[in-house]
Amino acid sequence: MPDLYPVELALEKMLEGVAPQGVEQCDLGLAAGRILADSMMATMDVPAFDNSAMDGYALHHIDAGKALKVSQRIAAGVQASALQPGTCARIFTGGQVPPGADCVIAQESTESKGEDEVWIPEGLRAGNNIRPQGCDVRQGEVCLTAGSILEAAALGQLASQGFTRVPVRIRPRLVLLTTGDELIEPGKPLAPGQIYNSNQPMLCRLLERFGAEVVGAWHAPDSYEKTCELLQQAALKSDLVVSTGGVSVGEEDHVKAALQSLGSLEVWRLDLRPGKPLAYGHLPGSQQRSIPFVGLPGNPVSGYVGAWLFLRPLLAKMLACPRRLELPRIQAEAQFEAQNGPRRHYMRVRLNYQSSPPKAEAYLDQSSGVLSSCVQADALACVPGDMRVSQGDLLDCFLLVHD
Ligand SMILES: Nc1nc2c(c(=O)[nH]1)N[C@H]1C(S)=C(S)[C@@H](COP(=O)(O)OP(=O)(O)OC[C@H]3O[C@@H](n4cnc5c(N)ncnc54)[C@H](O)[C@@H]3O)O[C@H]1N2
Ligand code: MOO
Repeated sequence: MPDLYPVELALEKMLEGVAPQGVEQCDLGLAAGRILADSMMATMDVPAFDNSAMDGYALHHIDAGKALKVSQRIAAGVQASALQPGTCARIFTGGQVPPGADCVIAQESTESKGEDEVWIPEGLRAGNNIRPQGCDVRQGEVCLTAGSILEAAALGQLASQGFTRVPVRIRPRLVLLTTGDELIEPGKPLAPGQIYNSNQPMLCRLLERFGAEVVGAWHAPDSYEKTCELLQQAALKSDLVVSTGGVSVGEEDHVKAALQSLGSLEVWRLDLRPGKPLAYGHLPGSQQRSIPFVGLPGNPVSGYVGAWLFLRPLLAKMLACPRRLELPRIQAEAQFEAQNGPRRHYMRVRLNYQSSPPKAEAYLDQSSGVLSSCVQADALACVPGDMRVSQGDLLDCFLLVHD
């Protein structure tokens, strides 16, 4: 193993050999946030018929420039009859354009001439205010590609085709293990030296947003035997095991040793701040499966940043979702000064888009125990090792987005 793993190499190692999850059918009403497993072919044109974009009158454009008899009324949802030549039809937005009409005029551009007659001005062209059949989606074309995230617009697209069930990737089952004798669940009193377990809710939420199904959130005391036992149990009931804490070099850090005795440690110690002691390897699962394991450092910011940099792409690969493999990146001007140490630093910044390029404002205290820096941040500014950052320097910033 290299002394310190470059971030890219560590990620490459984590992603190699990761197989996509299986596929299940899901009701459209329950599919929000899921990843589409197969490309969906349109079974019909949308819209399915030429329809009006306006409340007004449908006519043939050669009949414009005179008063026309209103020969039928077409609301959205009813079938239109053929238009009698030399007349027009009262029509509403979404109404089917009747055969024989080739344009629609908005009602405010016309003049009523009694109950059944309307004055139509000149100058209309065929196609005016008509939404042609198939202008959105054509039957037989791919309307949504495999790997799409089923968010609002995609769900609407599938519903517009009449689909009720869709093939999605089975969410990776994940067990999260927090470690450390000092940790107490919120709601219980703290004894001196104890702290509340903040990593658990933070990482459960983050990992669920990245597409995992958290099937267990367990806690291990600082005991080698107990850590081994829980890691083994976790691997037997999951597709991915994540822990926090206990990956550094202290006498109470048992995760790495447990991993080495049960399975394999493949990556440890990264050229990364925060998150240097992050560990990656495999645990033996059920039916001789090898279950990927990520040991995040215990410091809350190290866990948060490590999850964004490594668990988001790892879960993206399991879910076959290319969009989530990399975080979107933009350049922003540093609105701060800093002298970096030897490790690449992912600073928590808030981007201000009032100017171009945007400005990156860094939370003052960037230490790895200060979770406030993450609460404030919408991006991670990547600062190379040993760089002296001056005001106005351009930095690559990775956006912390959930799509
Ligand atoms: N001698 C050295 N000491 C440390 C080194 C080193 O290289 N040499 N590395 C430091 C770095 S960098 C990090 S990061 C931490 C990571 O250590 P661990 O992963 O072993 O984490 P712990 O020691 O268990 O905890 C660290 C810190 O985080 C708090 N913590 C842990 N879990 C939670 C939780 N679920 N919720 C809230 N807070 C949590 C814990 O109380 C500690 O304060 O090691 C450095 N040390
Ligand atoms: O690598 Mo640690 O996460 O700086 O505190």
